[in-house]
Amino acid sequence: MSEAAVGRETQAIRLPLVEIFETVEGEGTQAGYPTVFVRLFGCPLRCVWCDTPYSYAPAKAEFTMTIEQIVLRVASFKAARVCLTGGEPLMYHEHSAALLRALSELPRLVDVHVETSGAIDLTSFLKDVRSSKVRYIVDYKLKESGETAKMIAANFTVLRPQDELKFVIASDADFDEAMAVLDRFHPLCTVLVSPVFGAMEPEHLVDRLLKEGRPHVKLNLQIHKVIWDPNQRGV
Ligand SMILES: Nc1nc2[nH]cc(C(=O)O)c2c(=O)[nH]1
Ligand code: SF4
Ligand SMILES: [Mg+2]
Repeated sequence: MSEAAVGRETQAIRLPLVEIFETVEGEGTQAGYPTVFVRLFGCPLRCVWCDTPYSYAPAKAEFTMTIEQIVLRVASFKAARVCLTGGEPLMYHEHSAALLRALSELPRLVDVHVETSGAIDLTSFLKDVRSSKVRYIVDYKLKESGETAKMIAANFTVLRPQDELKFVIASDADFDEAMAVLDRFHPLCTVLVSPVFGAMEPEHLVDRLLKEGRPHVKLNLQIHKVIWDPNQRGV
């Protein structure tokens, strides 16, 4: 296929979206930095404690955009960081990869990170999206989520130092399982433990973490839920 044909193909793709907004990143190693959020519609999982059920059926996509339109919208904000989230933003496979490549080509951006569920094979993305700006923040869905069976084990062996592995913890049993997962995969990336909002007291999670003696596991609190109403969208 010629370059022009590839360009036309990319222009023809329309991705379903929920929202695009600028705020401060509420989670992970980049928490606090101004960040543009691109929330794609759709998710193949149904986590019990999901905080964004408006991002998949029976809700509907709010609008669709071409990759070019998404990039132009992102470029209209001032942030130097982008978070591609959902839903599951990698469920559109080669189209998701094309969006990541296009975003990473925006000169002002220094970081393009993806919030993904652990249920989409990352190996093809690592191969097809070459920019060093692109990083993956991968959830390992623990038992209380109800979605552990969908975890792709290979994802947890390919994470690089710039990536992040996040365990969202709803119970003591979830915490124990997370520690066992670490002992199984020994990931090279930053490891985060995050309490399920309203289900696990942050203080209890810190207590478990300190007793466990895991000096390189980091507590992750969702600061956007502290700053704004936890149910508010677009923040
Ligand atoms: N401020 C803010 N930070 C976030 N980090 C991850 C988010 C998400 O919904 O995936 C999110 C979000 O929705 N808002
Ligand atoms: S993967 Fe994320 S968006 Fe999908 S159901 Fe689970 S928490 Fe919700
Ligand atoms: Mg999310």
